[in-house]
Amino acid sequence: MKMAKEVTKLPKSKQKFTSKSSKNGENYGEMGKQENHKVDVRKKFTEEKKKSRMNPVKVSSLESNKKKFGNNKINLEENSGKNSRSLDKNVVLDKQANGKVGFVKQNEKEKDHTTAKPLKVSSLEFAKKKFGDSKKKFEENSLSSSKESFLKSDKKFFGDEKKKFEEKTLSPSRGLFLKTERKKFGNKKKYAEDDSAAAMEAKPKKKKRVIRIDPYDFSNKRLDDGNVLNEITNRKEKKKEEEEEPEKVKLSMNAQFRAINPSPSILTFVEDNFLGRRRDIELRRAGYNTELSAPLDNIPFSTSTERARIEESVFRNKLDFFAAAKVSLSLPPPGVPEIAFAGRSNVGKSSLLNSLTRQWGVVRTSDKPGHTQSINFFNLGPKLNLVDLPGYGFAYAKEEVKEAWEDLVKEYVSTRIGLKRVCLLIDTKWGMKPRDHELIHLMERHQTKYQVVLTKTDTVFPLDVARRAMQIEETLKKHKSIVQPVMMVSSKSGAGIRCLRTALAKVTRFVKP
Ligand SMILES: Nc1nc2c(ncn2[C@@H]2O[C@H](COP(=O)(O)OP(=O)(O)OP(=O)(O)O)[C@@H](O)[C@H]2O)c(=O)[nH]1
Ligand SMILES: [Mg+2]
Repeated sequence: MKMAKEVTKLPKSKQKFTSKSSKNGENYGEMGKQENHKVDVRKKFTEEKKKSRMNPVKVSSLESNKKKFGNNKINLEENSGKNSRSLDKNVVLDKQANGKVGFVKQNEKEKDHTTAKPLKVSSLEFAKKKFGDSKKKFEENSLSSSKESFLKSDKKFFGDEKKKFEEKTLSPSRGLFLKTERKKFGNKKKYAEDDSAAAMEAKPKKKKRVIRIDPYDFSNKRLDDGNVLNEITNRKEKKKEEEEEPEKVKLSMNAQFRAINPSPSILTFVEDNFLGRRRDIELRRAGYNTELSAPLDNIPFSTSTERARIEESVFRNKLDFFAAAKVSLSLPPPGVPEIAFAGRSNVGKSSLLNSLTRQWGVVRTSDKPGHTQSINFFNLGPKLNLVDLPGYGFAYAKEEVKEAWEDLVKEYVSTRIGLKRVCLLIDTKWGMKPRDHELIHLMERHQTKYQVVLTKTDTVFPLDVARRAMQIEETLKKHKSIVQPVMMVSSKSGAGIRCLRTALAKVTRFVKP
């Protein structure tokens, strides 16, 4: 209809011309009559020719259409064939009419307008036929050529590798994000294929605003409300105290120990007996043979035959095991004076017995707490018995067994006739523990004489040995059954052993053989 309207608007000469051409050679007989207007017509034709030069875009669009429909080649050919045939027909007709090719092009232009639509429609129809009702394929086929070609080229370029394809199609920032994500999670994580989904992921999440209410902030509370303020201040103080208290205890424990000033007598004792951690060169200079397997026993140049020369005759005797008791009924009858060695498990009770007598292997020792599980009686000559007690506190033993031997120890130290002294052994490094205090109270109650002996002095610095001795002396100075001074020994190095012997030998002083 539009075309028809346009035609009506054209000048008369053109109207005639178009009407002739549109009729396709209906007016063949009138050709000779029109020769007079030939020149004018030619001019017009040349003008028209200029105007009606074929649009190259149209041609290329046809070509692209061919590419686009690929498999629709036949149809396209058919269509194009029809067109070409119709064009040819026109050419012939127009040649016959005017003998000029330019005229044909004008016609072609008109035909383009007329044939473009049916061509498209027919190609779509063909596609529909080809793919039946499968919507997908049809849609794929009918995609805009630009997008399809772009995607195809991309796929070709990257092969089927999804990753690369994604990276290419996504924004560079998203690509970076993906790279970093992949680095993080390895290649396990799969990413959404959708660009939209990817874009959603890439969007930085909005941080939620969290308003924290300070329970102690009373800026928006009524100041004249005294209860509120009091409550708040009380709570504040309580919290502060709670926070400070454990630190105070910790600090004070440590600080208290560091603040201890040992008495000059203790300090000289530590130095004279080479107590505490010492360097080998220091011991060698003092005349100790550090290469000996047995403890040096604080005697310069001591050898294995030194036992015969022990200063206290009672400790020169042979050490003999004679009884072991797990229950009070199996305790041997009291006879000669007894010295018992009590203390926590693994504190070095059994080792001290060996060290005092210089007889290694008679009393069994172990680095496993809870090795001694019965009261073991050793005879040291006719005048003295040494008693090795099981330890208390942590031990590798069943709770029931442990409880049994702890009860036995308590019974022994509180009721045993002939028990002259209990050597309460304390590890120099750790000091006194609640269980030690428990036993002390028990012995105090039953007026059992006891002497504190610091063991393993070689594990701490000499000054700390002195501090520990001073600390214990201070805490137990009001106790009545305690025998002063606090002794310090090392079964490993033999430091302080001789002094302990001297102190213990006093027990046998008034004993008649
Ligand atoms: N460094 C050092 N280690 C020691 C000393 N005395 C003993 N030991 C070690 O401490 C561990 C325990 O020694 P024991 O004599 O068996 O201790 P215990 O008190 O009899 O232990 P229980 O029988 O389990 O109650 C062993 O490995 C000893 O070698 C010492 O003076 N210095
Ligand atoms: Mg033991």
